[in-house]
Amino acid sequence: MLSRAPVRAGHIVLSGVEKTFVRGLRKTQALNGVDFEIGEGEFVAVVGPSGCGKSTLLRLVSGLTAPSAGSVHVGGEEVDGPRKDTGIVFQKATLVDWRDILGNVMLQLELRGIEGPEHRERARALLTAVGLGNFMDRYPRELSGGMQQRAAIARGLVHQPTILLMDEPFGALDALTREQMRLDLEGLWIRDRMTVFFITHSIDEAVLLADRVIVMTERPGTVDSVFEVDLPRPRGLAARKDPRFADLVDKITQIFLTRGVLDEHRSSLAS
Ligand SMILES: Nc1ncnc2c1ncn2[C@@H]1O[C@H](COP(=O)(O)OP(=O)(O)OP(=O)(O)O)[C@@H](O)[C@H]1O
Repeated sequence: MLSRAPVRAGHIVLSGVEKTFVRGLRKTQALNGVDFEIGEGEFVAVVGPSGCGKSTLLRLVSGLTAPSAGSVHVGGEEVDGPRKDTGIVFQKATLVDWRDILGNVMLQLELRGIEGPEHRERARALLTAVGLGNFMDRYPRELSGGMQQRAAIARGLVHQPTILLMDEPFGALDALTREQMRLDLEGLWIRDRMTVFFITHSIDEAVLLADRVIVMTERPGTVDSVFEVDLPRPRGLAARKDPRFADLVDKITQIFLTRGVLDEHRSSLAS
């Protein structure tokens, strides 16, 4: 059921969502009975076992995939195809190698028919905000993986999306770059307050970034639990020392231990 509150552009509602992939005789049920809402401007992270349907959820919200049953609404409208008001960042930056970094970010605008000096200025400002101010005229091959991913985040935000969908955006980065990217993303979100749907394998990252963390069950994935993260913002580096951080990470870890997704005593090295 949709809530009765006034519907806002960045408001996401999933109701009874199921997704089954069929190829020949093989059926894979990825999601089963998924219900949740994300408020406009809210930052929600999803954690769950590998293969539980997290990426599928993100693709459903983006309109790249349709549900087998149930519905996805964004801003009060049923999602029935790719949406213009959405930005997506995947684990791999996938920049085009024949354009410099500014050109890659501008491509997002050009594909939408948005062009003008103020948009070029926004692209430059975003690249500066993610630490690439001095690299706008470089080509992707001239940048490290972390720098390319920064450019991908700027590209995901340049058209001022109401909703930012992120599928393990920091998954391929080293720990230090990952921490910096988290700080940068929180800063951008506090400034622009877009709705963020963020998939991660890192419980720490989910708790450090999100207003709420959705924990998924194993496949077919559904919502296991939802945790409110009551940590002050900006969370910065200090949040790791907050006892509430450790408490939430522990609670979520316990869920995975109880469900057998994590096993403290199993070692693949044991003979
Ligand atoms: N296009 C597809 N065709 C067939 N099966 C698919 C397709 N996309 C996903 N699946 C299956 O659906 C299930 C969920 O996949 P999905 O990628 O959403 O999981 P995930 O939670 O994001 O996984 P991971 O954490 O490992 O990235 C998996 O069993 C996967 O094999």
